[in-house]
Amino acid sequence: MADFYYLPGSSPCRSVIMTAKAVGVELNKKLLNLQAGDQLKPEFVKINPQHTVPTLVDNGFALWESRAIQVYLVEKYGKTDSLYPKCPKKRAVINQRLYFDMGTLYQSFANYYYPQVFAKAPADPEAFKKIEAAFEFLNTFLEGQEYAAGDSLTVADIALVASVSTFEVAGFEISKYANVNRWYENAKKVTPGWEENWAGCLEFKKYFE
Ligand SMILES: N[C@@H](CCC(=O)N[C@@H](CS)C(=O)NCC(=O)O)C(=O)O
Repeated sequence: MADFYYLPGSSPCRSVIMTAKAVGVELNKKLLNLQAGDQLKPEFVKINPQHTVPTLVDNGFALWESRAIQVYLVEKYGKTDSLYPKCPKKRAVINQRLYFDMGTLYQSFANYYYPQVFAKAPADPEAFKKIEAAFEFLNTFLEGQEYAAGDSLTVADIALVASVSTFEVAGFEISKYANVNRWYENAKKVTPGWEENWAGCLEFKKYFE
């Protein structure tokens, strides 16, 4: 069983947990207390010099970056390729959504909310506009679409559902974006591991109370 270093509230950790559930892989979960600096301990830095969670160690093979872990789990353990199809065009769209999720959508969350939550800084209205722009883009991608990339559930939906649910607990109004809202309501029902994701979201919500 692969070791999985994680924190339940962490959005990228939750996306790996949901992917593992979808693939049917059991993870040997090892909780890291980031506030206590567990990730900076020499034994963890030896595994992941970037000292981030999620980190997977599969039979001695260490991997971090949540979206890379998602893809690895499907490619190594998936009984089918439906979560990350081999068709180059389908896969390209999934990759686009994954990079959008990391570089634009979740980045907009980090830029706006992290300084407020972790440094007690005032809200930056310019950073908020970037969140709105990212949600507009996602809303456009989802026009007439039940899923984020193609016509069935993929790792792109799972990564995006982890991010969007994090926005929800931060108090961002998702319902203003009709396509995102519709996709999200469906994703809650069809994404394996949604309940565990939501439990982690509620842990993260404590930072906003
Ligand atoms: N892009 C990375 C982000 C990972 C990340 O920044 N994780 C945070 C927790 S959500 C972390 O480990 N922070 C501790 C540190 O950087 O020392 C991913 O998707 O895995």
